[in-house]
Amino acid sequence: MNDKPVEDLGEQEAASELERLAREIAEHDRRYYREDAPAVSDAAYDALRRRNDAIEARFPELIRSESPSRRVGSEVSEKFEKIRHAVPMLSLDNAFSDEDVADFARRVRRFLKLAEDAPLAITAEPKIDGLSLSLRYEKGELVAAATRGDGTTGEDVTRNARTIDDIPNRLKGDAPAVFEVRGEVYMSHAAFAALNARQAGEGKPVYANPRNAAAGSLRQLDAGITRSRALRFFAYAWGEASEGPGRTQMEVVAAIGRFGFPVLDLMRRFETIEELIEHYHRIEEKRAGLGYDIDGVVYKVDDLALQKRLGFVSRSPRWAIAHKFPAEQATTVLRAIEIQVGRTGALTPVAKLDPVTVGGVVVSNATLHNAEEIERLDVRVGDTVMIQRAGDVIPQVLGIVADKRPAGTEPFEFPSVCPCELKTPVVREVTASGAQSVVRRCTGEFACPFQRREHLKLFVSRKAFDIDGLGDKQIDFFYDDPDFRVRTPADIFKMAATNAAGLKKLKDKEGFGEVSASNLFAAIEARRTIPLDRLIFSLGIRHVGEATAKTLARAYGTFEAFHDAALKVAAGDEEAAAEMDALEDIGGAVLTAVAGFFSEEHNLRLIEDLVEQLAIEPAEKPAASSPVSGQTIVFTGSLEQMTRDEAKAMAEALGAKVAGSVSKRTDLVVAGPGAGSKLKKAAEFGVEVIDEDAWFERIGRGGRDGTRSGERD
Ligand SMILES: NC(=O)c1ccc[n+]([C@@H]2O[C@H](COP(=O)([O-])OP(=O)(O)OC[C@H]3O[C@@H](n4cnc5c(N)ncnc54)[C@H](O)[C@@H]3O)[C@@H](O)[C@H]2O)c1
Ligand SMILES: [Zn+2]
Repeated sequence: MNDKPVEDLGEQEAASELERLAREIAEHDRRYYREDAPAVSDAAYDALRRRNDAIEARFPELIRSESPSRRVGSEVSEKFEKIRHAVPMLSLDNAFSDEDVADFARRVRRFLKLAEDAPLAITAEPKIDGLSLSLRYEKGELVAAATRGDGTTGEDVTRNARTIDDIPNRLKGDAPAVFEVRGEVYMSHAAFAALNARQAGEGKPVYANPRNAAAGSLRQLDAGITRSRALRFFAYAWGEASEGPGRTQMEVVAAIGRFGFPVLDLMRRFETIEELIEHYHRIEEKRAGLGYDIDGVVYKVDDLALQKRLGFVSRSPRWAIAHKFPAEQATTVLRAIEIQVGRTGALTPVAKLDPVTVGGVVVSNATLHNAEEIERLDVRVGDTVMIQRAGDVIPQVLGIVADKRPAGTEPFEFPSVCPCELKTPVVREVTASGAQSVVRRCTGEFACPFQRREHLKLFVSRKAFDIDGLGDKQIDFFYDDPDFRVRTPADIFKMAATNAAGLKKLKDKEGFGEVSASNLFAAIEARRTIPLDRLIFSLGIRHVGEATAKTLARAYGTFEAFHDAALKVAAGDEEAAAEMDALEDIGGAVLTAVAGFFSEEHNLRLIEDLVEQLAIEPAEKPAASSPVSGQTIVFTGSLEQMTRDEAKAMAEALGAKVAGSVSKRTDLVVAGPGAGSKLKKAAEFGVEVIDEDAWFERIGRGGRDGTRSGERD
């Protein structure tokens, strides 16, 4: 951003800066609203907007028609069908101080030509940090759900909305014939933490904050994914209504509550600014304990007749304002810089701080990201630092207070070995473009105790060995308990094999009764037979996620063949490398990771130990001549003879591709009962649709567990 004061800008300069800001803000909006993956912090984004507003205030004649100050959100993504809003969905104007709130009330009074002391009822309620959603009910039935989009046109997320428990499919009581309920879809802190842990465990990207996670989870093409994300919803507004169920904001919201929606129980109505501000502080105090993010308090003129007279200014209603909570920043002293090691061996410097309260939460750790960041900020142990907490994400160090630096401090030296007992050297990866990555890693892999524990958690997770009753908590227990000391995947199976003795020990432990101990051991035993792709995935090789593991399994067929090829790749055998490189979706990053993994002696030992415990099911090589090979198939509706995962695995083993949505390129749709819009799409594109029975017939197989084989004969 140009930091020349706005007062010093010439008209020419102002015009070109406005143009640049419009472009830049539109790009951030696209990433934030459409991709759910912002590139900059909200504070940095807000600064761009404030700069834009300040320049426009000084040069009103330069305001562009596509100015950010006139736009809401971002254009909708082509991934979704569009829905035009009967009543636009707008943003909110912001207030940052008590004075701003008083100004708001004065503006309202002036506009309505009310005396300074005339009574004016205003409501105050929490501003939830999620994304808004409009739900259209006709004759009490939910018929459509749309995101805000650009305010005029939103994305059709009807199927996704139906998976959210807080959203009723039918309104209760006496609802108007047409009624649109509006509110916020959000994700609780607990659900957000669980989702990110799952994503990380599966090697998928994590979400920056609960708001992005909620948006990313709602805006999925596969509503099944939305269903698995534990989204919540609060109603606080409405759109088109054939009849108004009240004359004030309070009355309509109460009616929406009676229709069956969760509404904000911290919503109150007041007559004076003092009371509004008091309520704002009450909500602010509750903030840390709510279990979900709120970023301010929204004030609304209560009387709907007055709201109507007040109307809108470009992108927000004149009758409402959002009183934002102050940025959660504080200063404190940095006592130490500790290096933490993640599952993948990435070294992250963490600032150890004198405890300080930020936004109602006591903070004593903050991230410093990487060595470059420490150098850029020139943070040293002993410095007074400014920290910031945004939502539920780990607080970060923004900078130092230079004049508080004590004498004798020294620049921080980033360690060249892992803090683990192995003292393995730290390496920097080279990115695809040949640059050195800022991430430093311990090369100890499984041998590094920091990586070992996290790796065990990945190993037992759902997409890997999926051992019933063995989750993160139990891994921590077996890792730490002196009677077990589970260190490697093989140890898990060895523990279950020492059955009698191990069981006896386990039964006496807190939290394990006789039954659960034997169940757990039985569950471990049940996984001694494992499909090859799961085994490959469970090794935790960098860049080898579920899909890559499947590709490798299918390409090599047996564990021996895969192991052999991997060892050759590690030894620099060009032919083996070229063969692996040629596989679909496998490229340089996977190859480098496989080579790295299979050249570490301790990894090879670990694999050897593990394989001794297992019976590995070879992968079915795709049958080149299967009736569906090369086809793109979509499964929809509720399948009765196989789960979705099984259907997918079966089709893939036969050389088909499985897609989540129907398009021109779809060759076949297999539909179970309850299939909906995908059938319509299939008809539209002229795609063949068959049922489950026909599917089994086509691929020449009996149903699950062979139950249908009799019929086939
Ligand atoms: N980092 C980035 O790149 C980036 C990009 C775009 C936007 N943003 C951030 O997004 C925010 C701006 O987004 P915005 O334009 O959606 O506005 P907003 O989120 O500040 O306010 C408007 C929204 O508040 C929501 N809301 C929550 N509770 C409400 C209640 N009780 N009553 C009424 N509305 C309620 C509604 O969804 C409404 O659309 C800023 O915080 C900005 O920093 C960041
Ligand atoms: Zn290490």
